Amino acid sequence: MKNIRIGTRDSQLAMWQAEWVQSQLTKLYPDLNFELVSMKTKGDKILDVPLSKIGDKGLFTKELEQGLLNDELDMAVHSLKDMPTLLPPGLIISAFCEREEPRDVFLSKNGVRIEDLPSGAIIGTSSLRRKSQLKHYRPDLSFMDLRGNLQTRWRKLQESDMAGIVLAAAGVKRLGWEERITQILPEDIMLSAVGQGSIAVEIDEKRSDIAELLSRLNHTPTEQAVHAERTLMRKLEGGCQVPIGALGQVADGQIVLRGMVASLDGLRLIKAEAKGTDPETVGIEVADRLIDLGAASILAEIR
Ligand SMILES: NCc1[nH]cc(CCC(=O)O)c1CC(=O)O
Repeated sequence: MKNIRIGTRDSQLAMWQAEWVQSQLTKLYPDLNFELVSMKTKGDKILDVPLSKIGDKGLFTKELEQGLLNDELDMAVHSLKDMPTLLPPGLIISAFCEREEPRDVFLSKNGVRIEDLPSGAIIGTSSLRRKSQLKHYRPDLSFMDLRGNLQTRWRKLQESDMAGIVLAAAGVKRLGWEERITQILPEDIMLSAVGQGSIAVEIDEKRSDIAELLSRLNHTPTEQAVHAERTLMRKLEGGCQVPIGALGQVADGQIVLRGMVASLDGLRLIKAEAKGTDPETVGIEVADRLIDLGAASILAEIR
């Protein structure tokens, strides 16, 4: 029986996602054997520095990509959100799996909603996107850097005087933590990260055999939405280390894309929106509108 190697990081969320891909492929192709190969990435090893300070592209992906290029892996499963908008030469995303809930959620220690927190309450997050938007919404809150996998972040919340943490709904749901959610943050307050909620499967572009297997895992509306989001991100030259949010929603072949850029202090926050049928055009249109409204100077200050 032919053996196909699926690369993944070894965090609980990454393993859940890779096992999900493995089980989907096993159902579709019962005559093939799908093996999980787990690896640690630089992002898993450096845990005491906010991602925005490490400033490296592909922190969570590079080791797996090396595996693809060295023929140690046949495919690599990632959270799309963790993938740079430009991939290393020779690699492609072969499947964008159907997106889970894309929004962020608030996990509060005592079940207090974000609008009801007292002034000065501490929120745990290292994400510039989350911090900037929350500062804009509640300038009276405080923040504490918080990194590590989801288990670590939940444990730190319990052990500290933080009032709550903000996480992606998708990861929280995949770990079965729904009952820990205090509230889903509406996208008007907290626009999610580019690609959030979608699992991407990356391959060597020469492996048409693997691409054929994966074509059945691709979800076209998700692909269109995230294509528009990633086009916007590329045009603004943002990585996951800048306060940019974007959410594409597809209905009847129309893509509605919303984008957001904010300053680190949350004082300036710009939003723009466009709709259309071509993801690239829509992505560029929203990026251009954001630039017209001052996004370039906000981003230049941050870099
Ligand atoms: N930055 C880490 C990361 N990468 C993807 C997810 C969630 C899963 C997803 O977006 O598909 C998370 C955790 C989080 O931000 O709460």
